[in-house]
Amino acid sequence: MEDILKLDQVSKKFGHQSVLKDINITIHRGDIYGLIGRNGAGKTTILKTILKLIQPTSGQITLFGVTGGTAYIHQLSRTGSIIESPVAVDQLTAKQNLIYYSKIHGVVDPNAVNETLKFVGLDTTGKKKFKNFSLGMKQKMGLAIALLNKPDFLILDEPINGLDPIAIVEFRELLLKLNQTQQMTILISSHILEELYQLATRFGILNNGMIVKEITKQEFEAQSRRFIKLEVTDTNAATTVLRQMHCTNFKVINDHLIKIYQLDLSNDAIVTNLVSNHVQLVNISREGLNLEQYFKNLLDEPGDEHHV
Ligand SMILES: Nc1ncnc2c1ncn2[C@@H]1O[C@H](COP(=O)(O)OP(=O)(O)OP(=O)(O)O)[C@@H](O)[C@H]1O
Repeated sequence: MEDILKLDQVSKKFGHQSVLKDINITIHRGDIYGLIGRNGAGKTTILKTILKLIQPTSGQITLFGVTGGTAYIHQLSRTGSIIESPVAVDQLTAKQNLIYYSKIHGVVDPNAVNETLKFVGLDTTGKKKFKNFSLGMKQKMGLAIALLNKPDFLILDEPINGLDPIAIVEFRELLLKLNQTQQMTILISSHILEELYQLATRFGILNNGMIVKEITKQEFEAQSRRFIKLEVTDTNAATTVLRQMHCTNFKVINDHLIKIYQLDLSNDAIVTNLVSNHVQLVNISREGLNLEQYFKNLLDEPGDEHHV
């Protein structure tokens, strides 16, 4: 699988503050890579180093197989980006903005402006100027400008921040369409994890300038998302029964709660065995750990994701 982007031991200091610490990230063609992190974790700084808006203090960044120099700058023309907030000219309409930016970016395709306007759904905004756009429209404008040169790789910094639920869905559908129909690779940062979960295929979790975990959506679903929540009055007796059932993949959380990660065990089988061994059952349920909880567990309770 072709690597679109590779960060190798990238660090960045602002004065004495270490903002990025030995960041390693690999993004493959076709990935929608979700960069997750709290405010100040370093997400924007990573995106800016990729775009050469700031220089890393150390480490290596490889874009489309090219590391450093003017060749790297050349490869940047294959990217489109929105960093921090979308930038366009206040006094211009959507179409005028696209005409303006297509000249700046040297876009030669005469259909690019109208096609892009239509794609993002700004083809009916007429004479309305950018300064009077809603936040959702502004984000679409930013996306349209980023898409003008038909990039292979889209880099988006918190693009859904502040959008209402309908605008979020619209924006997500646009990105999925780009990924699915044009195989566009996307790097997107966000702290709206449930939204990112519906979009991204891989996640990098950033905390205090360090990538603490990289996980694919499939791995996340398989490893972390689901468990059987078993509430009993006597966990010692219950674990004895579980072992008799050849189940060892569980964790005793407290005196009354066991998390079972062996998901092929049926609730019926567990209940039947507990009852026949006179273990009092309070409740049994299948729980889904969402990305938000996974993220919090990873940062606050490092032991919680491990299975016994
Ligand atoms: N130019 C700069 N000079 C000094 N410090 C900076 C500079 N840019 C960023 N920082 C600091 O680096 C840290 C990471 O900032 P960054 O904007 O990358 O975080 P973030 O994860 O994108 O946060 P947010 O979600 O709030 O946008 C913060 O402590 C910030 O104050």
